[in-house]
Amino acid sequence: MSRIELKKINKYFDHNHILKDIDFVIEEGDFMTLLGPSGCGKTTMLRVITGLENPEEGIITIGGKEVVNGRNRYYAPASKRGLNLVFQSYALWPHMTVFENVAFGLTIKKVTKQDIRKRVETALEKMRIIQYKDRYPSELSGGQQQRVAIARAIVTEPKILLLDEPLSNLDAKLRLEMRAELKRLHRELNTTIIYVTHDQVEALTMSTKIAVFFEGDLVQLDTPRGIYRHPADLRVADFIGNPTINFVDAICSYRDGCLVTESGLGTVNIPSGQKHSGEIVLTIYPEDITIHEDRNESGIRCIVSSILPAGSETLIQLMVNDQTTLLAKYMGEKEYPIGSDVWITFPKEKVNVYDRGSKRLIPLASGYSGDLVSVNDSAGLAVGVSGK
Ligand SMILES: Nc1ncnc2c1ncn2[C@@H]1O[C@H](COP(=O)(O)OP(=O)(O)OP(=O)(O)O)[C@@H](O)[C@H]1O
Repeated sequence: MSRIELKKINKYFDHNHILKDIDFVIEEGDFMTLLGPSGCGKTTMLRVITGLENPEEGIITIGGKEVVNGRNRYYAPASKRGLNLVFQSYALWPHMTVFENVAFGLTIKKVTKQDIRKRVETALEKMRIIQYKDRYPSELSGGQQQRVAIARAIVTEPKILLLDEPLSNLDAKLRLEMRAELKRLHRELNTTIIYVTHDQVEALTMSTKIAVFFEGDLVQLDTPRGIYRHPADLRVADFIGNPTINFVDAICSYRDGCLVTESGLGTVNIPSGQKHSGEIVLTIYPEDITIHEDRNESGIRCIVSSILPAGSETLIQLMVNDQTTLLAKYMGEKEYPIGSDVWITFPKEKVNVYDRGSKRLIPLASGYSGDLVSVNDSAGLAVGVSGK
């Protein structure tokens, strides 16, 4: 009974349109992440769901019960929505110990003392802060306080847990651990989680679904894999992936079931169920590019322009035909002489095609797979795509 449905939500601050016609459903048991750059409206969306902000238009139902109806000016109080919220600023009670802070929600629910002790200690153990239970918040680091705030939220075993950038104050190692911990909690508690972050890795690692926001618009709602593999528009493509995906400007025409694209990479024929012509953008992730040191007939010739070692991986900047820069990612340590010739290949199903005007993804033909192969011109730059 924790399904949340949002219909045509519009929210304004001082005549600024902050949330624009937002429609989506959070199913029971979802780990739904609201993802997007700073200022895109994620926190406002969360506050609207909880009842801390009222939208001017739209309907929200939780478990089939209407909690917001903008037209009727009906807004159920936050306390009546059965939600539990953890904010980035964790607002612990300074005069209470860690134990008392976490126990507070249970005390007002009239749970027995013995039960409170057991449940609080379990929550503190889950968050790995049991050793600090008698300390006051001022005696904890920011990361430890953040974990107390999460323990306080999960101790009441809420049906719906809302988390606004709860890991932002943790160092990189702890953040990684806490991601795994939150994922485990989600599985164990079977709670519906709504999670706000601008960190795409966090979103891709933990969520069952991701809602990507830009400037108050919900641009894409999909599984992490769907968002990663097929970003719905160029803004999402630019936002997802580390390092950033490669963008290649191209012009295309439609011939014999293919988009014939001309770019710095040469001629690329991409099978497509959608007829399209004009200016497009091709994208390919750095990790999908394979570098060959020996001349590869089916590859594209490039010049190595820079090597960026990053510990477990190496980023290699390549120049194609003096006009297109590509970044490739090699898992492991790798050295190439700067200025040397290499050849690249990449699987054609990993290439996405976007209309340059609308910035939207052009869906390709279904069942389209195979390898990008060169049909080679003398410069080794003209490439075609073979279907299987
Ligand atoms: N109370 C308010 N009054 C006026 N404008 C506000 C208010 N709260 C938020 N805004 C504006 O609404 C927009 C969305 O803010 P919001 O906090 O939802 O963004 P966000 O995506 O959560 O950003 P961040 O990741 O930086 O927290 C911003 O332009 C912000 O300045």
